[in-house]
Amino acid sequence: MFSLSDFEQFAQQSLSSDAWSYYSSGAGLQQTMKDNEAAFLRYRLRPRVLRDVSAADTRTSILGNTIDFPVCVGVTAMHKLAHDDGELATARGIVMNQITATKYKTCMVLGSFSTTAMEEVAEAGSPGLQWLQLYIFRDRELTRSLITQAERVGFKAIVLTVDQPVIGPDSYKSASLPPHISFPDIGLSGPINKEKVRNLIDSSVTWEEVDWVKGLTKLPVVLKGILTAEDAVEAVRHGVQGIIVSNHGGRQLDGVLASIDALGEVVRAVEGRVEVYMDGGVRRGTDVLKALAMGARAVFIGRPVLWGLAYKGQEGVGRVLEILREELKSAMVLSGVSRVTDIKAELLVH
Ligand SMILES: Cc1cc2nc3c(=O)[nH]c(=O)nc-3n(C[C@H](O)[C@H](O)[C@H](O)COP(=O)(O)O)c2cc1C
Ligand SMILES: CCCCCCC(=O)C(=O)O
Repeated sequence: MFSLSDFEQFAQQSLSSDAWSYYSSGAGLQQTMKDNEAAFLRYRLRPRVLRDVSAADTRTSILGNTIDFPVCVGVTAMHKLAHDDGELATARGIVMNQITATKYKTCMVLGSFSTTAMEEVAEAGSPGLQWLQLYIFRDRELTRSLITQAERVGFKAIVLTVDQPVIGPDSYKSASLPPHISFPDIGLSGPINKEKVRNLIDSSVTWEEVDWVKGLTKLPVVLKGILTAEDAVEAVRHGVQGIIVSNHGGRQLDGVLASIDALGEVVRAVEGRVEVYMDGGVRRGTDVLKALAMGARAVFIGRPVLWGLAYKGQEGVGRVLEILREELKSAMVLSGVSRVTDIKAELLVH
């Protein structure tokens, strides 16, 4: 397994057709899903030379916590569709030392639709960094209790998904989920009717709920699913600490900009007041370098983690992450950059 596409091919061949179709699907014509990857190829690098890169270092920090490289595990639902150990394997995979002898750690966002209890995942992921992804459920007590639990188990931020007033029509195709799938943190056990899951989410949510979540917790709040300067400015006005520029992996509104193409306007709009991250289509170290040059503090990966899980659980996730770390380091060295903070816009041309 040398590149992320090796993992993708393996997952396609080994997963059940229901699981593969759920993981790989995108909305509508899948224009945005495909463009997330294709758009990276439209940016080219402007490397500098003779800059002593002998001590290149991929370390950085997000919301004040150090991570060994700026590639994090984004939220995806239902890891037990890919591997029996589900989110436990993912959590263990964010602390890895497989290709090299050195131990590296990064951050993972656990989903509200996790198929493993938050408490167990928190324990398995140590000493990695963990954030909780939250929906505003119709049941506000449930929403509140997830935040309280995240604080109690030591998660370091709340990621509020804001691009999903309804779950996209092209999500899980079958009417019910496989019997081994349950969502312990939200009190749903199998076999689960898919409609029941859809009905949990409140589609009347506005910026008022962002204020409500902010009022419930001292943890930093990150909004996931912002694509415009207007919403980025609004997010800053509502006091959030971070923004993930994301189109949900092309699974919600088809035809929106690729995430890398939307990143620039969001970075310019927030003027450094909050951290900006991105997800969508990150498959190579050079993609990470390009996103950082455009102003992202770190990137998140969705599907590649599921492919890693399908390949070999914890070890597969670790290898996916380590390949990206190695590729990023190599791309930095060859671009004449030694530190993540030295990756600047001058490195890129469209
Ligand atoms: C199978 C799958 C499940 C997902 N589940 C969630 C979820 O529960 N909540 C959420 O905010 N985003 C979810 N996402 C979106 C991802 O967090 C992320 O935005 C996207 O996958 C990034 O694109 P990539 O897969 O090209 O890396 C999901 C994506 C996939 C592919
Ligand atoms: C049947 C549970 C689906 C939860 C939605 C997860 C999601 O955001 C996705 O894109 O899929």
